[in-house]
Amino acid sequence: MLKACVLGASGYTGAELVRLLASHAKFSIAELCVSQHSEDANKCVSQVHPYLNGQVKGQLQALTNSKLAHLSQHMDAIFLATPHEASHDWMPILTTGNAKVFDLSGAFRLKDTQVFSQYYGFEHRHLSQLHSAQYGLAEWYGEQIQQAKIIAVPGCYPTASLTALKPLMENQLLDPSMRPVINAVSGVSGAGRKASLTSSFCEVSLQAYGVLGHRHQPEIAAYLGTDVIFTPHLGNFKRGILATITVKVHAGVTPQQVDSAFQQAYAEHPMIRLLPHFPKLDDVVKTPFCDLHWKLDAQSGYLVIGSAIDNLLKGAASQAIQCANLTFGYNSALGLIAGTES
Ligand SMILES: NC(=O)C1=CN([C@@H]2O[C@H](COP(=O)(O)OP(=O)(O)OC[C@H]3O[C@@H](n4cnc5c(N)ncnc54)[C@H](OP(=O)(O)O)[C@@H]3O)[C@@H](O)[C@H]2O)C=CC1
Ligand SMILES: CC(=O)N[C@@H](CCC(=O)OP(=O)(O)O)C(=O)O
Repeated sequence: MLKACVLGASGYTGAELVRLLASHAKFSIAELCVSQHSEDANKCVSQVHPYLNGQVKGQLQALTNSKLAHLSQHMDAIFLATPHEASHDWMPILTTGNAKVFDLSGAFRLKDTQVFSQYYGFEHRHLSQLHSAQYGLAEWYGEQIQQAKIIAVPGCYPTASLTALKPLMENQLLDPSMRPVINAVSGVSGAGRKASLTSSFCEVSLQAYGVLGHRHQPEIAAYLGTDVIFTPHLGNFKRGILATITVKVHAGVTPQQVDSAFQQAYAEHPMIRLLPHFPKLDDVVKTPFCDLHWKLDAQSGYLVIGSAIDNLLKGAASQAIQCANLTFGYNSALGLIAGTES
């Protein structure tokens, strides 16, 4: 069995990683960690997340620098479900040994360091790790993920958006005169577990935020290869992202061309489901799938695509497991879709 640890195991994505690793045929959980002064240190993870009762027994350990060095030498896989700054600060020490590191934060997703000062609020200081990190959009960068030591697992909105848009871009169907327009609604778990006024029960309604300035805009643009207009919304539900995306395709593009772009892109990728109707959140929540559907107005060339994921799974933890499976030479769906063989 491969030895895995989760840092940030008390958070929403961390707990999902713990659940997935606990039932995975090839990984055993060796350590679960929280920050040095965490109020959850020394608690069982199932005390913090009771849905894990009867599934996982591990205790949350407080992190120290010596623990980080120990993990880098003794783990096969390190999962970081921590804030961007913590992932950024720890990456050099975590990569001194042979462990593969799967970072769910945004700290290693983009090559352009200016993005970090502009959108993340910190200067990136670990350029060699940033340079070598591989973006972990599992269906699109499988070969590169297999070779990488640091995998930057994509953000939740970028996963929903890029999965919908890349088949069109790769087939040169998009008309460059119009930027893709992405409107996406996320559940509140997207903001993490820590209490804040904006994500508290009585405050959350349905509202756009981060308009023309969200950090996922440069991430989507970087991996799509064109600028986009991205407008996230916070919805009053717990989990899931529904993105509705409008693009213009080249004059003369037919519905059959669009269908075949999606079918070819995802024929070998069971985590992406091409539906006969527009997706709905209930069908993807608590699953590792991304559901897609689209409709083209062939006369005007406007195409609308619907994309739905669970932000904590395909948008974070289950995509990290897909990447880990690829890195260690297993089927990407192992431990995620029942009946998958290694
Ligand atoms: N929620 C989502 O939908 C998605 C989140 N992500 C990214 O994944 C990462 C985790 O997100 P999420 O699970 O929502 O976050 P949470 O806030 O739910 O959890 C964060 C975890 O990190 C720990 N932590 C906080 N501060 C530090 C620190 N300074 N050093 C070490 N550990 C720390 C927390 O525990 P404690 O403070 O007790 O130590 C907790 O275990 C973030 O980078 C987020 O941007 C990516 C995709 C989707
Ligand atoms: C609803 C909500 O607040 N969502 C988060 C995105 C969560 C995510 O994907 O995170 P990272 O890119 O930070 O890893 C946000 O908009 O900041």
